[in-house]
Amino acid sequence: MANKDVIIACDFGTREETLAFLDRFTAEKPYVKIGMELFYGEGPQIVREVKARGHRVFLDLKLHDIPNTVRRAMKNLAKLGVDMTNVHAAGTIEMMEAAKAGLEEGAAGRRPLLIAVTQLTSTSEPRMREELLIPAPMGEVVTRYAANARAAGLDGVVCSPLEAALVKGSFSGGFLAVTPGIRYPDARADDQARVTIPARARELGADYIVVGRPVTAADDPVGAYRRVRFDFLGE
Ligand SMILES: O=c1ccn([C@@H]2O[C@H](COP(=O)(O)O)[C@@H](O)[C@H]2O)c(=O)[nH]1
Repeated sequence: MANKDVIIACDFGTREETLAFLDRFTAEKPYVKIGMELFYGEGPQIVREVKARGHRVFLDLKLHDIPNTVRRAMKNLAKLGVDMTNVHAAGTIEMMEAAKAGLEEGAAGRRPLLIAVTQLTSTSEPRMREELLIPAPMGEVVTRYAANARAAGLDGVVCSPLEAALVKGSFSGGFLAVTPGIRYPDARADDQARVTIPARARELGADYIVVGRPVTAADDPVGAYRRVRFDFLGE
C-alpha cells in the first residue's frame, strides 16, 4: 500500500542493541525511527549505518529553536540522507519554513519528508489546558498546528491516531498523518496519553503508525511487528 507503513521506534541506547534488534528481521526491512536516545548516544553514524542496511529512516529529533538555528541544523541533517524528519509546530510557521529551506539546501537529491509535531501523544487535554495554558479542545489545537505546518509547506504532521481523521479531512493532497500512540488494550499505555490500536488508526486514516515498546519490548519482536503490520495494513 503506497505511503502507508509501520515505523518501528528503535529507542535503544546503543548501536549494538539496535543492530542486534534489526538482525532479527531476516525476511523484511522495516521502516525505522531513530530518535533522540540513539542519536545522542551514537551520533550521526548510526543513521548512515541503518540506511546502509537498506532501511528507510525517520529521524525524529523534533527540532524547536529560532529559525536560523533550525535552518542550519536541518541543512546538516539532510546530508544524512534520511527519508523523513521533523520539527515542533509550536516553533511557528517561520521556523517551519526555515526547516524546509535548510533541508532543501542540504539534500543531495530529493529532500526528506518534513513533518511537524502538533501535540505530543503523551499530552492529555487536561495537561495541555492546565500546564500549557492552551484552552482549546485537543482536536482544534491539532488542526490549527497542522494548518500552520501546511502553510509552511510541510508534508504532514505527527498527531495521535485519534486526531488522524480530523487532519486527513481538513487537508487534501496527501498531507500526512504520522501517528505514534499505538497500544493494544491488554498492554500498558506507559507514558502515552492518546492511544488506540493499529486497526483503529487505519480506520481513522493514519498514513504511518509509529510503534516502539509494543514491538521492541515484546518477547517475539518480529511476531509483534507482523501482528501490528497485519492489523494496520492487512498484509
Ligand atoms: O507525539 C509524539 C511524537 C513522537 N513520539 C515518539 O514515538 C515513539 C513511540 O514509542 P512507544 O514506545 O510506542 O510509546 C517514541 O520514540 C516517541 O519518541 C511519540 O510517542 N509521540
